Amino acid sequence: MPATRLDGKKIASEIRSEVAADVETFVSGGNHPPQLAAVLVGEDPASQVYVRNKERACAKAGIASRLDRMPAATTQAELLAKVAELNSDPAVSGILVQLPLPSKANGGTGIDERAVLDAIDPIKDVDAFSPVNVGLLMQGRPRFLPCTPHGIVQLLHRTGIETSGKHVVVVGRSDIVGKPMAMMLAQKDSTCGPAVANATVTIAHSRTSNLTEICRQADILIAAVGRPEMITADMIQPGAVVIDVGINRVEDKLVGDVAFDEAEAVASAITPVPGGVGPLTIAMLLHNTLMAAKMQAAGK
Ligand SMILES: Nc1nc2c(c(=O)[nH]1)N[C@@H](CN(C=O)c1ccc(C(=O)N[C@@H](CCC(=O)O)C(=O)O)cc1)CN2
Repeated sequence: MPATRLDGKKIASEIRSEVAADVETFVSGGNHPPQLAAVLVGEDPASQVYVRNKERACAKAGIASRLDRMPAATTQAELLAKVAELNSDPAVSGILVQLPLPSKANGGTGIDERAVLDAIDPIKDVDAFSPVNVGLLMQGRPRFLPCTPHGIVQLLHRTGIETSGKHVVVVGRSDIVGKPMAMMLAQKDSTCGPAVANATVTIAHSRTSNLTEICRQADILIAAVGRPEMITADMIQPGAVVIDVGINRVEDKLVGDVAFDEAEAVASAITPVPGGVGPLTIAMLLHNTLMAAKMQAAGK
């Protein structure tokens, strides 16, 4: 029997409606609407789409947004000055700098991404990429949860997929997805979301020597390695749940990190690309922006 397709788009829409209702309650309690500030450096086509989608999602949820576009030739000092301006603007609840920043090959000036993310005020860090928020997550007392891994937690929870005692293999060790994902699933009880925790987690990556063997041990396999269709059917334990975080453009087509057609025949449940994890990233960003506004209103 082919795997159940896990509909991230539908779950994202549910979460966005929930956030919209919470925003309405927040505003009717006498607060200003939350505001998300996005900074886009350069003209990467995919980043432009993502930022536009974030603005639209904000509008639908009753969240204000502003977009600061900066040319690819922006220097690190100029970008840091922009972040400082947004940090000190009381109207701004949440700040994100769209990644990736332009490389030198794309007209960029070689900005140190880390220095920029470090500069965002942790209380406005709705991507949860700052060292303070990463540290709080590591210690099991998170403030903001990073959007993509949090979206996966919500997807697992809302589709009734249990993680406690399960072996989860995360393929990929990025700061944005792989590392926080592993940490969230390994946490005790529901520290990082509703009843999704207590997993035994293995982090694998492109240089893991026995990758197929390790992936085949997974009850839940999370592919976040950024290589088109790298996870093939032989790497999946029959009946495993497969979560595909990859978004790769191949000849004008969007494909994940999982070879979907063959994986679907082996897995019990699987996320498609598009329509799987991607839409949840933006839903959780809205959640974090409202959370930031609430914390700031409460003077935290
Ligand atoms: N500052 C950030 N930069 C980046 C993040 C991030 O969370 N914060 N994540 C990605 C890009 N991203 C959001 O920024 C993102 C990627 C994909 C999707 C999405 O909904 N994908 C759709 C397909 C859309 C398409 O046609 O391209 C899907 O998978 O169904 C949303 C957000 C890197 N940068």
